[in-house]
Amino acid sequence: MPGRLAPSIRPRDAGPLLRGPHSGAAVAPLAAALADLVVDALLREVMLTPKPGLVDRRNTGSHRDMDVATFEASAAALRPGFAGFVTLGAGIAPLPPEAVLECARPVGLACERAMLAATGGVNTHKGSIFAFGLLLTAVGRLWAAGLPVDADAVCDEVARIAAGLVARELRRPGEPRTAGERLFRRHGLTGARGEAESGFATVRYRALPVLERALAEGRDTDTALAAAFLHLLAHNADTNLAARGGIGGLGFARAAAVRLLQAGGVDAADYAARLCALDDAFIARNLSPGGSADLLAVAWTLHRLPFVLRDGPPARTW
Ligand SMILES: CC(C)(COP(=O)(O)OP(=O)(O)OC[C@H]1O[C@@H](n2cnc3c(N)ncnc32)[C@H](O[C@H]2O[C@H](COP(=O)(O)OP(=O)(O)OP(=O)(O)O)[C@@H](O)[C@H]2O)[C@@H]1O)[C@@H](O)C(=O)NCCC(=O)NCCS
Ligand SMILES: Nc1ncnc2[nH]cnc12
Repeated sequence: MPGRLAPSIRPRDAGPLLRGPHSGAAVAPLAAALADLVVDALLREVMLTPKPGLVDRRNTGSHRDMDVATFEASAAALRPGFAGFVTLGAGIAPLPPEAVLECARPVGLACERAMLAATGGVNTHKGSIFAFGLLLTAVGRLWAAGLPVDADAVCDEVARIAAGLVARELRRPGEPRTAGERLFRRHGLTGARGEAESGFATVRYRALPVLERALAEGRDTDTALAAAFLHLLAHNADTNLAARGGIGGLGFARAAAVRLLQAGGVDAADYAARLCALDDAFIARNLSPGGSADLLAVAWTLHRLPFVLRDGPPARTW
């Protein structure tokens, strides 16, 4: 696995955002800055073009009910909820990790309602709400406890919060109610819950190192994000691909990504053309790697986290 290059900022060398409640700091500026960061990550993800089967600036991928504008409206509507997760996390820092999900779920469900209201009922960011709900609540807890806040610490805290989720929600008896539950029964895919329970292992050990290495090599942001996305496509067991194309659809997508990586990935001379051809192939099969899109935004957020804590929120581009 590629090595980690993520910068690590400890409370002692961080900017004002990381001075925790012990120094009398309020959580609101931190919550606002992190909500801006996540909205920025969601917008970077949707704008990244081309992305096979997904909504981007080239087309709406395998989707007929949403476009870039739908994602922009959805991301903006989620901003208050994202800040709410950080505030919640800070407020419940003394609780044991196993008590956190129950407290975060109402905020997550309110986010889902805000998303559906903003998009006219379209599911743009359900997976993102879940992933960022955990991530932001984890950051709030670490901050309030005066602990280091970096990618590793946040992923570890997410793993503690999500411990046992697959067993509790996917292994229980009764009729499966969601695509995720059905796919677990049929194929053992653990989807968004499994990724959370692993502490975002696919992001932490696959996408983030690739993203940070590409940036360290001087690649522009979109090329680095594209490189990370290809690794996610190759390694993530995305239940969205399986829900739409069956286990064969998931296998098709992963094998295609592996072939592209073997051909040099973003370094291949005809990389953009290959990716556009893959976009067309995904659309022909109605495939959409929505889970990997979510994880790309998680990777960008984890990468930028130390910088935001040190320097303040990203410049608003929306
Ligand atoms: C835990 C929940 C997320 C439960 O959801 P479900 O049982 O459905 O579980 P999953 O199948 O695992 O996936 C849910 C969404 O997560 C994304 N995802 C898929 N695979 C992965 C993965 N390996 N790692 C991480 N994330 C993954 C994915 O979301 C994206 O795709 C969605 C768009 O797809 P589309 O095909 O258009 O969707 P549909 O409308 O369903 O289908 P069509 O009709 O169009 O064909 C979009 O949402 C992306 O974000 C999966 O869809 C969760 O719902 C839950 O518990 N919620 C409660 C509230 C809450 O969030 N609480 C959290 C507090 S921290
Ligand atoms: N760009 C995108 N297109 C389709 N589904 C998505 N889910 C998250 N991001 C997406």
